[in-house]
Amino acid sequence: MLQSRSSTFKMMQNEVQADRQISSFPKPYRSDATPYSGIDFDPYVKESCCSSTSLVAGLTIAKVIILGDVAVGKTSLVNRFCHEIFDSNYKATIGVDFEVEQFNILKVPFNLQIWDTAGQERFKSIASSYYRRAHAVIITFDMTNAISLSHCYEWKREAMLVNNKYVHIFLVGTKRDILTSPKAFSEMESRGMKVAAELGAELWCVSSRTGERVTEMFHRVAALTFNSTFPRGDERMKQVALGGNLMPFKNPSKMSHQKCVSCT
Ligand SMILES: Nc1nc2c(ncn2[C@@H]2O[C@H](COP(=O)(O)OP(=O)(O)OP(=O)(O)O)[C@@H](O)[C@H]2O)c(=O)[nH]1
Repeated sequence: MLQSRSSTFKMMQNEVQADRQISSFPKPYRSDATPYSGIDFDPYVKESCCSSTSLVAGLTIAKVIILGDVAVGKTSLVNRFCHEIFDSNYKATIGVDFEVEQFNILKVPFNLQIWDTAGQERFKSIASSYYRRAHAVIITFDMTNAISLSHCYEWKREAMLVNNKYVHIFLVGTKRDILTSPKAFSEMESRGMKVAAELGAELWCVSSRTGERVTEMFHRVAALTFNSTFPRGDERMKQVALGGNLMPFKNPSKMSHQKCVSCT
């Protein structure tokens, strides 16, 4: 039997960490380094989520893929956000890993399925088979390694071979803690901004070692994908009629899947 939305939401909110509650639209890293100019959730989305009388039927899980050269810090980014840990030892990702992180956005449960792919060439064919049907693509580069930034065009090209133009693209510079000189940081940030503009991506500069800007970046990914995938009008009614994605969402609390090379 379908529970009332308010009691269902109370249950769900209890399960979601306090820092995964998003009640206002997260800001970009820099307003001049993003193609996503909206400053708030779509009015329809806000109204649907805040109405206490209507059922919310939305996409409850969005797929995010993280790409980039070997050892730029993809796994560290995921580990910092999902587990609040950082390991200075390098362990190569074999194929892909994934994590599922639960959010409440405008009090509606929403999940990010975050796919961490291998940067090593020998695992590329396995990893690339997981690129399809993404809602967001996070292309990473190491802020201390300009070559890794120049390779981001190729990472985007590969992601777009199997995704449509509506996917959100983020360009994320990692290891900002190593660039202790403000001049070196600002030079790399400017180069990142130029590449982000050419890729049609939103730029972030983060550190998994210190955690700087990591949570903010993933909140932005969650909010933008939630906002854009929320069904509107007829589409929403069609989902209700088909019984698809009706609340309550049945996903178990937190899941992870280590070093998987054989599932989709
Ligand atoms: N100082 C510093 N080191 C970092 C940061 N992020 C990652 N590293 C280090 O960079 C190395 C590579 O990090 P990983 O996260 O394993 O890189 P990856 O991109 O997942 O590597 P592959 O899976 O093989 O492609 C490790 O030694 C990390 O500790 C950071 O923000 N700051």
